[in-house]
Amino acid sequence: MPALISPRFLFFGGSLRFQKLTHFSRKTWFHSSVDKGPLTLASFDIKSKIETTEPRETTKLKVPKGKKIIRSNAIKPKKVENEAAPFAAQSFSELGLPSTLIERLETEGFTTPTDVQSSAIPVILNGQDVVIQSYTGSGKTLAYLLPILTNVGPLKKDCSSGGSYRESGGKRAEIEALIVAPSRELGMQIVREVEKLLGPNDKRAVQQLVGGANRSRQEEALKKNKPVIVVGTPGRIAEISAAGKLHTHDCRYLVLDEVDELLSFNFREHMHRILEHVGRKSSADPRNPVAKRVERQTILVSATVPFAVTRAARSWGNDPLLVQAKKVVPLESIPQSGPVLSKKTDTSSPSNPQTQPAVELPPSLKHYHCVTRVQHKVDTLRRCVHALDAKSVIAFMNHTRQLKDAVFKLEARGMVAAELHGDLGKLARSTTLKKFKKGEIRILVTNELSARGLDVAECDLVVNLDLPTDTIHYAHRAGRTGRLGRPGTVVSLCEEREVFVVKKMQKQLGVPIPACEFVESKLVVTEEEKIPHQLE
Ligand SMILES: Nc1ncnc2c1ncn2[C@@H]1O[C@H](COP(=O)(O)OP(=O)(O)OP(=O)(O)O)[C@@H](O)[C@H]1O
Repeated sequence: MPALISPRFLFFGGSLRFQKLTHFSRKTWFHSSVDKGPLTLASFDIKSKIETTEPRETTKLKVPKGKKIIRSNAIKPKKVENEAAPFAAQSFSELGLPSTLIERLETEGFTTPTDVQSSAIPVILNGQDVVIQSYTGSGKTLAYLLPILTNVGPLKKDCSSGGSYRESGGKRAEIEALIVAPSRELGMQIVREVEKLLGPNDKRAVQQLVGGANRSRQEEALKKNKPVIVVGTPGRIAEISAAGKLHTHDCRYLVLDEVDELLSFNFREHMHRILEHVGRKSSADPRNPVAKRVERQTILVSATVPFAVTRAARSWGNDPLLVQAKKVVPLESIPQSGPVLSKKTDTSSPSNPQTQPAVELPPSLKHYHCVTRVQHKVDTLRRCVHALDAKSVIAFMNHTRQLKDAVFKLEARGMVAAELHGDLGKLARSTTLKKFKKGEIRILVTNELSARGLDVAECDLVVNLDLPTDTIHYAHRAGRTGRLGRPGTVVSLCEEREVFVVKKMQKQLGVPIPACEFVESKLVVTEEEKIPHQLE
């Protein structure tokens, strides 16, 4: 039976209680077609209408005995306003970014900041330590990259063209910003985002130090290219730093992306080294020469911020602020004992200090569960994909050894599927991911490795072939679809005896996860969707 608390939070002593969602749309009930192509405010067009569906008429479907159709997606679409687009009305130039960077953003099709970017950029530019929390796919990566690039590297303010952008004049490989991510895939994705902004001529200002790649080549590249920004995984960064080949004492920025994952037991030793060395200089105090001054700005980032993170932020940072999509509050105002809302807490009051959600889901997502026997799960997945006409699907399982078998069964049923997990070689992992992003693989069968940070805009369906261990894992898995306000569907397959776990999760997450079935290639909702405050 899946436990509802992850062991890593037990280790760090964090408490997991969860808040109700403030963004909750009951209007958009069904899966709808996903907008393809590059997403900009113009292409997204908040004011224009997008297609979602509402019940109007039910078509005749063969429904199993004793089941009642509440809704089915055999219903004609109706146009409604999109409430989910996470854009604030400001432009990037209003946020104090240099013109060089704004030009690069425009070239890459980024014209309008998202809400979390509007909140975070001025605060980080002001030198504050922050915890950035906003739901998956809301643009947290640029929220910290843009202020860093304003002060570091070739696009920085006052960097005259042709001159060196390195603080040390290029004599020594001094790193100015270190970004840590829990997986190789996420690390590489962040590197690509930085490279995109730097442009083809300045790509070498960023260097990846991820595990699984050739370490001596990474060390040579550090020596030769003298990057100012390094992005990597904890183990590889700590190894190269311990070997004396990565100098981070002058580092001005330390970013921990997916910080709650980085706090897990597995990363403990490496994270300890990183936190002890980055931006720490020997004390000038002759009475205490071993003491170190911390001269870095610490930026912690995740969609999920349990108490363990706020506690860590307080001890690592200097008066850190909690930055959310439309709100910035001192972390000190969050109660010590547990930051999340209780059921009876008033979420509407902005002065309420307990307004920090531990888990927030993208408002554009629809959630369902489907009861099925273990041996029928893969077939139910196939029927689910057909019923929703999903083009790009991520299916999560809890145990790596089962992935191959699921892929084999899907392929036997004529579906293009592939497995992705940490036991595969570096090349196999990146080839599979590339193919999935290009649309050459329809169903990616994977484990927790792909739950964090993976950004595939086209992913329109997430299926939990096994239930996640807790609501934090649910949120990160679910967040692989519905990126940046796009519609997305999450279907959890479970056995009858696990339904109580789904009920518990919907209560903790504050979103309805009604039962559904797949009948004659249609999704049929067989349970009334209850709004969060009606959930017992
Ligand atoms: N202002 C913007 N305009 C258009 N697209 C944007 C903007 N900001 C970010 N994006 C795009 O939105 C997608 C999601 O962004 P990002 O991966 O940073 O989300 P996230 O909040 O970090 O998600 P997760 O919590 O899953 O890691 C990316 O493809 C990114 O390039």
